[in-house]
Amino acid sequence: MLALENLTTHYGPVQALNDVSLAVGKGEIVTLIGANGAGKTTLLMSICGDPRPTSGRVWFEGEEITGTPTARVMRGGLSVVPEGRRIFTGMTVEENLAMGGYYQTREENERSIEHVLDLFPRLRERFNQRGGTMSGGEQQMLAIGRALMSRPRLLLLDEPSLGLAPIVIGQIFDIVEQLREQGTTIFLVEQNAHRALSIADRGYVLEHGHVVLADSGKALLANDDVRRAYLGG
Ligand SMILES: Nc1ncnc2c1ncn2[C@@H]1O[C@H](COP(=O)(O)OP(=O)(O)OP(=O)(O)O)[C@@H](O)[C@H]1O
Repeated sequence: MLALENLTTHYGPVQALNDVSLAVGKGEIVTLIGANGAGKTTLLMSICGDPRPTSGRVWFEGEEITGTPTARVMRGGLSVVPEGRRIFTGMTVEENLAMGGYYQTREENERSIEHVLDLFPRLRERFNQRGGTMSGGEQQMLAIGRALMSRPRLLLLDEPSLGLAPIVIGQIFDIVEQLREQGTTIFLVEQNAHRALSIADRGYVLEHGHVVLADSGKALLANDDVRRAYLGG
């Protein structure tokens, strides 16, 4: 469904990604783990064309999308939940969700909102509340809900567990698994390696912009190097 081929990305003279190749199959949860500054966010955003990769190719459902502007990529069945959520804090839940499906017809928009509210009953309870007044977990649910409004076949998630309490992280990861069961393919960037590898079919380890390990989630959880570096020994 998604393939990166020898992707390299620079910020000016700084090389943030170095010859990264990886693939995500239909119906999988694939995770990318790595330390602070390893290049995880850069990789995710390079898929969306911003920053534009210096070299290499990105394929989505067999079509090359390298460097395609984010808005166009998103309309084609791919959606992203950016790091830090970036919801519209002054807008209500309803308004935030509507922004996620802004190019849909009114009818489609209403159907998508119902779909999201079924998935996140908490958002139904908070439907008229402003995003900025909600808890971190609720805001993350809203960010995911907004990304789901366009009914993506592939969802890219950047550190959904960031800054959340363990119980809330559990709820978010349960929803990610539920999305896979409903047929959405997931590419999950995470620093919380234990949680991410526990739900992932496969995983990649990124170090200094380079993929150093690739295996099933289970095998990476049991790998001594991964345990030492990312799972606290
Ligand atoms: N806009 C930018 N301009 C210059 N350098 C950048 C920019 N964004 C990221 N970098 C650099 O690129 C490297 C990779 O950063 P990136 O944010 O992709 O890492 P990360 O793995 O997502 O880290 P974190 O988990 O802390 O978010 C870092 O060295 C970072 O300083």
